[in-house]
Amino acid sequence: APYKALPKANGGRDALPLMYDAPAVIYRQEQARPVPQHQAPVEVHLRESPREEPVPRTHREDSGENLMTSDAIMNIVKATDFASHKHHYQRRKDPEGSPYIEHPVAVAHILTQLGKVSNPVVIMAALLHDTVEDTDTTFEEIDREFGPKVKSVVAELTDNKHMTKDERKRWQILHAAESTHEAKLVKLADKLHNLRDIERSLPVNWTEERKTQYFNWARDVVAGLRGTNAPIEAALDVMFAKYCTATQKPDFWKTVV
Ligand SMILES: Nc1nc2c(ncn2[C@@H]2O[C@H](COP(=O)(O)OP(=O)(O)O)[C@@H](OP(=O)(O)OP(=O)(O)O)[C@H]2O)c(=O)[nH]1
Repeated sequence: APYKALPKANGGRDALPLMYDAPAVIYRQEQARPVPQHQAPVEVHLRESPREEPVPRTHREDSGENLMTSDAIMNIVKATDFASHKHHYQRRKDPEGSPYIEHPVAVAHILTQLGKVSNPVVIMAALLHDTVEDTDTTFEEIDREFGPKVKSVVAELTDNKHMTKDERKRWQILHAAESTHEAKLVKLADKLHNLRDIERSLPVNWTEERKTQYFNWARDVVAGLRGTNAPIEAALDVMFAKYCTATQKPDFWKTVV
């Protein structure tokens, strides 16, 4: 994560909270006093990290019509807490075995920072999107704790466990376009984070061929989600341009009847 990689500012005093919440402030502070040679990369990193800029109200996806209430903030924090408990024992497939919770949090972060999304239902659904699929969480629980709207978006994001893996992969391609706008947003951010994660660190036992197959599959799913969020789709296009193959040869999930 970029936060961990940054050298400490302010001689270490309150460096982490500031780096997370308000990197622009650190940048100004560092400009105001001599910058030691070893800290110079911080300047470059912050300038090149538009994802860390505060989101101006006018740039939000909902143009400020859906300003967050304190209830919404409490529910988003509750969803973060709920997901972190549910995914407590789950690890990512990367060689480091990173805590799984990093994924739903990163998906929510992509939506707010890159996608400029501020609809609390979408952010909560992003945080909760793998709880039913991967843990003992039930839809009734999501309904009770977070309401029917969040539950129905999470349901759209949950793979049908009665299908085989190939069927699920194929189903995602064929039915992406039927999703609601809310679910499409989370699906786009979910794919972007998984692709970035694979680029950063190949999951254990994955070959380069499997990686290419995953990128091709993601491209085919995203084809049905287009026209939903321009910045996230542009970031996905960068990944597809780097790793997808142009071949028309059917990939394995397309051969499933
Ligand atoms: N990139 C990446 N993915 C990881 C990691 N750990 C777990 N995953 C999950 O693994 C899935 C991709 O692996 P596959 O082998 O294609 O799918 P599978 O889990 O269903 O077998 C993704 O979920 P999915 O539901 O199959 O795909 P998606 O619909 O969420 O994109 C992703 O969320 C990791 O470290 N890196």
